Amino acid sequence: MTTREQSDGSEQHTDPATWDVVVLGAGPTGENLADVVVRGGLSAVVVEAELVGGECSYWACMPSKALLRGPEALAAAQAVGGVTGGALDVAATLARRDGFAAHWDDAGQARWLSSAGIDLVRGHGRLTGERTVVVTAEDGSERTLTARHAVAVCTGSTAMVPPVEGLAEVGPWTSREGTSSPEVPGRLVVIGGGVVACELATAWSALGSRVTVLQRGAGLLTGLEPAAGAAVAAGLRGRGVDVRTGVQVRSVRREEGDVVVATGGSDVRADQVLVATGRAAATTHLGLESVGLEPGAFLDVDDSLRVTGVPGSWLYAVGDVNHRALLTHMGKYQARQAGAAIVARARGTGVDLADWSPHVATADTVAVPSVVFSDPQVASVGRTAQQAADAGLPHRVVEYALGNVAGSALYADGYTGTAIAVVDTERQVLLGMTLVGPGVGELLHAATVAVVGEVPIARLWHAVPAFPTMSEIWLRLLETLRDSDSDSGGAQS
Ligand SMILES: Cc1cc2nc3c(=O)[nH]c(=O)nc-3n(C[C@H](O)[C@H](O)[C@H](O)COP(=O)(O)OP(=O)(O)OC[C@H]3O[C@@H](n4cnc5c(N)ncnc54)[C@H](O)[C@@H]3O)c2cc1C
Ligand SMILES: NC(=O)c1ccc[n+]([C@@H]2O[C@H](COP(=O)([O-])OP(=O)(O)OC[C@H]3O[C@@H](n4cnc5c(N)ncnc54)[C@H](O)[C@@H]3O)[C@@H](O)[C@H]2O)c1
Repeated sequence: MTTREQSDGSEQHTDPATWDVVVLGAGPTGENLADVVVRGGLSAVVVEAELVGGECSYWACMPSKALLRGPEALAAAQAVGGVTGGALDVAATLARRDGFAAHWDDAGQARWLSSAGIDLVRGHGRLTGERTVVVTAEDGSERTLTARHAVAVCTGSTAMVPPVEGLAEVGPWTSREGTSSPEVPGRLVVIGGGVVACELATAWSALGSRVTVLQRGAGLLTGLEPAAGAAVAAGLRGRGVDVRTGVQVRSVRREEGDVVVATGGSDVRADQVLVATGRAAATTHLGLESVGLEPGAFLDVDDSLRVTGVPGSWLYAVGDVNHRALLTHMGKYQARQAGAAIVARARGTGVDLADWSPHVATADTVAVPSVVFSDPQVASVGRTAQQAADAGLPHRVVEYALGNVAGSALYADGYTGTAIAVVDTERQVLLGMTLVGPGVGELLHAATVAVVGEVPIARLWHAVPAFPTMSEIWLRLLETLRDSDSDSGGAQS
């Protein structure tokens, strides 16, 4: 194929535009999927409407974690007796955040695509029929790309702004402004109580905002173990955040420069309002109607990430856009699995749809790891007690105070935290684990391995945690499980 490199990293093809695989969206999912199929011997082009790297690099994971890390490191140091002093430089923290967002310049990521042998076409892509995509460039010109084998929709998600009276009119922050703002608002009101709300309330309060959180649900971080949301709410309140739950936001208006949020109770006045109420599928202008799908909806897929409802094996939806697990690492995992399935189908070597095969994303349903970088952190994988009960699994819940482990006491004076393990009492394997406390994110992967590997509890006794690390929590949980088993004569809950 004849190509000519452009100054923005994209390539201009001078012959008919056909690739083995056309990928819509160059977020972490699209980039990884393209990489896997190219490594598998296929050709791939990625279409990107904004920045190569997607939401994660510029307006989500990276900038938010950069905002959170400074305050977290300072708090960790100050929690150790004998350490004195330390202060947060807000301007330097914002500048470090800008660096982690590559100053919203995707030249580096575009170069990586090129070095990986992946072609890039800049513009907005939409399906116009089977294996056909039309891309509209910024200058309005259009070109048609066709796929020999597969089109992968990796267009991600966007912030969902609920239809609250006046909300859209006040120009609210979404996660984009909430991660990229060059200024710290004096007063910030956050609508929502999920991961985005908790992390950004933590970040902006640490940077100096007076923050109010208005959550509709009964607690924060619903969907995780209730102890997690309770600990994060207590942590936020401890740093002066006004956390209100069970709140119905009725309307929003501007008054004398302030944003005024009317709830069932008292009005909340602030300089800025951040909407963190969940995500919408980025499928609105994607031409889905041309292949019989509903625009605007998340795309249903099978375990090899093939879109159900479209005949044949040519259309895949991977990452946030399929709503299976809206996390960067899970999008990249799905990309590896779907990429392998695409290569296998293209080569005619057959696709194995059995659980845990190289072609399916089984972990999506039973072992999704996630870390909420709030204060305290919440790290979880697999099923909560409620999810195990809903699935009708015989299980036992084992809980242990993380602060009672020698490694935690050394980590921070007065360390407070919790570990909750959900154990399948029939199969004697770990179904899920939740850890709440400072620094627990780095403890998570052992739990992920235990859940995915279905490591028998009897074998876990041989996985000896080093002393004195926080990982000794594993030993304490096993002891607690053993003792509760002998107390109850082995009864199951
Ligand atoms: C504030 C915040 C913090 C987060 N923090 C974390 C975290 O710490 N860890 C974590 O694992 N996850 C985190 N997430 C979630 C994470 O950002 C997403 O799961 C991840 O970005 C999804 O990747 P994706 O490739 O599927 O989609 P995206 O990253 O959304 O990328 C999709 C790409 O497709 C492009 N696109 C869309 N439509 C078209 C079209 N028609 N034509 C061409 N291009 C198109 C977009 O411009 C975009 O570049 C966070 C999310 C938010 C909002
Ligand atoms: N560290 C991480 O891994 C990380 C960080 C941020 C986001 N994410 C991902 O991004 C996704 C989106 O996060 P999110 O926090 O936007 O969504 P979410 O679905 O996690 O939470 C939305 C929250 O908003 C509340 N809400 C909804 N409508 C409301 C209203 N009108 N008034 C008040 N509250 C309302 C809901 O009760 C819910 O608690 C998550 O699924 C998460 O996986 C991950």
